[in-house]
Amino acid sequence: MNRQSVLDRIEHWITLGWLSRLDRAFAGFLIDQEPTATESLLWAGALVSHQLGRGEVCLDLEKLCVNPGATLAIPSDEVRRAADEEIDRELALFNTHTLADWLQALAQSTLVTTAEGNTPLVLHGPRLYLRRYWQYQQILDHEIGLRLRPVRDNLPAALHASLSELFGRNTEQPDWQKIACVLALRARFAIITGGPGTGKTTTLTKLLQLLIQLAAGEHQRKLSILLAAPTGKAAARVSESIAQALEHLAMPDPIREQIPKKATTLHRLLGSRPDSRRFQHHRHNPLLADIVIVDEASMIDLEMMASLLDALPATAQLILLGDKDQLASVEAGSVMGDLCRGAEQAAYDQATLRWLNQYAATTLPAAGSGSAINQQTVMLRHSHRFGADSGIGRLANAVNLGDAGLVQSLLADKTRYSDVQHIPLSDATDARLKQLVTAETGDAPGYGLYQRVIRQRPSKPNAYEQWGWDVLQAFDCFRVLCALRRGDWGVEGLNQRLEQWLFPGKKPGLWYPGRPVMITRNDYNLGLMNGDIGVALLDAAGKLRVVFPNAESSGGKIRWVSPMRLPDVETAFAMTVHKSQGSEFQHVALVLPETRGPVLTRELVYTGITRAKSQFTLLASRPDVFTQAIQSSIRQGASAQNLSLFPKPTS
Ligand SMILES: Nc1ncnc2c1ncn2[C@@H]1O[C@H](COP(=O)(O)OP(=O)(O)OP(=O)(O)O)[C@@H](O)[C@H]1O
Repeated sequence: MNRQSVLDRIEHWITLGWLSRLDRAFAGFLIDQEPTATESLLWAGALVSHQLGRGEVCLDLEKLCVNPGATLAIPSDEVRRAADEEIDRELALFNTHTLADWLQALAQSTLVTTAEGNTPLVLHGPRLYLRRYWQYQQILDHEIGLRLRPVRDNLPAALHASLSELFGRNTEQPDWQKIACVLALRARFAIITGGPGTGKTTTLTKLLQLLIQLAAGEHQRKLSILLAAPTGKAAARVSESIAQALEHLAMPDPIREQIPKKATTLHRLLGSRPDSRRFQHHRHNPLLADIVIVDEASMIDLEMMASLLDALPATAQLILLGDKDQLASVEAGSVMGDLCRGAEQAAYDQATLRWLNQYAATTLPAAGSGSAINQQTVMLRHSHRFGADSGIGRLANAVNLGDAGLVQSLLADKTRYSDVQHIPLSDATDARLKQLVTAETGDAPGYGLYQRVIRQRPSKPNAYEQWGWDVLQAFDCFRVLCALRRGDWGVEGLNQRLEQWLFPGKKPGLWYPGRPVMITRNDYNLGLMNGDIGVALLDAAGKLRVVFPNAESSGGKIRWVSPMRLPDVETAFAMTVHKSQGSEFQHVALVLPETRGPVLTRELVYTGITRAKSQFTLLASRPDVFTQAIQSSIRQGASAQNLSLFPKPTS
């Protein structure tokens, strides 16, 4: 096959929806740079670009040789499906290439190196990176590696006493919350991962109390502590959780004062600049911080994590909180999932076990020595939110285990687990769907409650602030979550149907009072971020405005924005599971499509279920599609980091 026929084949794959124009452009760029580029180089370049487009930071050539379809997610769920024979025929072109062939071909190119340099591509073992992403990995490796070294050999006696006081009433054994604090006191990097309600925020507030106490003893000074989350919505929720956790904790005022009460977004923390990927804070202008905490860390992509680490002063401690089992960011890199690989095993080495024995009064069984990161990672395991009789908690666990049989029996046991249900819809117009989304009252509210609050438009101007807030709260009681964007069961199709049921006669995309919208592009001038949700309402003067929660520390609870200033929005009755991360709703309805595909994974279903606070409804017409989803995990196919400190993939 010559260069032109590779480009022709790439064009054909574009018509099939398998590759994008950007992938073709990157192959073209490689020819411009190296007119003698081999066919292998062109394919490798186009495929690295394709992988980035679907959130993978590199092309794993080893996996490509074993299973090209699964490695490249070709065909994806959202494209015109080619006949099986055509898929096999097209992908067969990789059958003739062994890993050695790929590596040899790439080694011959002047556009590929294995380390520092200025080539567009970097080959690291069997993984091919765009240089920028390889550099991000280097930053992670270096900056996290630095922080993993213990900074203390012992803890002062006073801290011993505080630990006993803070955790004395915990009955859980082992006390993972205490273990998390004790490990985080040892080095400048810590990860606390756990499912919903496992006490991440509670543990964090206790940890901060200990760190503040420690600094007061060691340096007689106050700490600068910054708290952030990847999105505005997540930041608002974190602030709320911290406030709640602080209410339940007794501590001296000087310590309480140092604990940050308000989280900001990572973009704001780093100082984003319009139309630039670069932030105001970086290694030459680092953040003024002793401790930086990021909650909902599963949503951080590789580029953002590298930017954050680049902006951290060498002496600053980084604490990541989040649920490793949730979906990764939509952007490239499942950083949290990769960092937490092996967290379940608690594979602590002898030094870590001794430290825990001494300060957490815990003797854990030896579970083999994990990676350096494993030593500073703790997984909280007991949900304090979902009791033993909670269907949501049990369902989430069963999905995480990939146990399809248990999942089915939990969903079928309506007497024991009334907070979870499965409605097998017959088709896209099934009356039960309309009934569900329009429900106003009961345990499983739909959008009926939200419509009622909208109708209660106040007569007095000074009541609008509260009304706007109440509408936003009512809207957040329920959400329809989808796996896909397109099709009858995707966000686009469902939004249209739901809109017609809830606000009949409204044209898609046009403004009307009651239209909920999601911001689809960061607007730094307005301070609205991708994923923020608002609702269009008539203000006191009868003008249509969009009401958003106010993320600023000053001003009221809400803000009113003219729809004219919001070009990048979409209707938000239904949203993707990806976009729902960092949010929780009283009732969640998760809609799965009728066809199987690589997007449908255990992580997706788990994330959807754990967005629900009190009621979860599965809307899936094909049980086999649901079963396939919970039996396939992203982690199995993840392009795991291969740098020195990352845990090695188990698969
Ligand atoms: N050790 C504990 N004993 C009893 N209750 C606890 C304990 N830890 C946390 N809780 C309670 O469990 C609830 C959830 O705790 P918390 O908000 O800290 O969890 P989280 O993991 O941060 O939750 P989220 O999933 O919202 O991020 C809170 O009401 C908290 O007071």
